[in-house]
Amino acid sequence: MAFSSKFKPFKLALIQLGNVTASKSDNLAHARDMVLKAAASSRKPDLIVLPECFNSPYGHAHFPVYAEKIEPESESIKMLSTVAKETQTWLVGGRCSYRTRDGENLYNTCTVYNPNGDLVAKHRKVHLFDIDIPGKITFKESETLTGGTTTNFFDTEFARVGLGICYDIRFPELAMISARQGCHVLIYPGAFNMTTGPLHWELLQRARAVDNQLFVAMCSPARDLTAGYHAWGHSMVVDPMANVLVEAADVEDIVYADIDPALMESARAGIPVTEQRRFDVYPDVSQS
Ligand SMILES: NC(=O)CCC(=O)C(=O)O
Repeated sequence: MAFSSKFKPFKLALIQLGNVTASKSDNLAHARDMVLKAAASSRKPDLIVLPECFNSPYGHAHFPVYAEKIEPESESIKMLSTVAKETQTWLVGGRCSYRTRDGENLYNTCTVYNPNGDLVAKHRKVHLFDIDIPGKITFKESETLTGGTTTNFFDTEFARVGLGICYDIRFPELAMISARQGCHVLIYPGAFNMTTGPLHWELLQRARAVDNQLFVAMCSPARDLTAGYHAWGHSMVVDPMANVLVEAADVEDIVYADIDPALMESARAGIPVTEQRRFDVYPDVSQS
């Protein structure tokens, strides 16, 4: 397996976006302002992340209404590409998209832009959020969405970054495959809810981080109790020893973290599970 040797210190910003309304263009304008604010801060982030479906309220009824094709002239793509170029930063933005060629399936997709504003990667949520906890929460993304079929990462000048979207974090195989592909950081735009958020949001990030000895970040919308879906918030970055480096509260905020490769090196040197796996006893899922 060829691992990317480039892993340099960099700064990550997560935008816990609030003030999401029914107007997509207002949401895009606000998201743009927040990206400009993050980029102008004294922390000078190299990579900025927006939450899952940041351009619309979250809910399966909304997905078809706000969806766009992934094409340069689409409203959200244009905004994300332009602001990445303007701020000279890497940008990850989660949204809903239509498949353009073979059919009209709808996907929950996040797109990635380099500092020239080029679309360099996309990830379609592989595991759809279909849960039913009686009396608490029932949600069925599969009513309107189709699951993606690929794992995805992108290379920057400072790290290899693996992608997942929200519910994808519950599936250790996806994170494990990204880790074996040489990712240093896993990023999940997300929107956990008020039932599973307090129980699992931090636990899952720390679990994926310690399993794979890499950095994990999840970026949520801010909580809005007037919206149909109440997001947990608590955007977070976790290091390879499962320490929480930074955590937002539930309101709109931008949180920043310094990603230090030395933390990954010392975790892997001190607890060398990456070299102690017993593929003579169990299969390597990243090879299947
Ligand atoms: N947007 C999502 O995928 C939500 C996932 C979630 O809340 C969970 O508990 O998992």
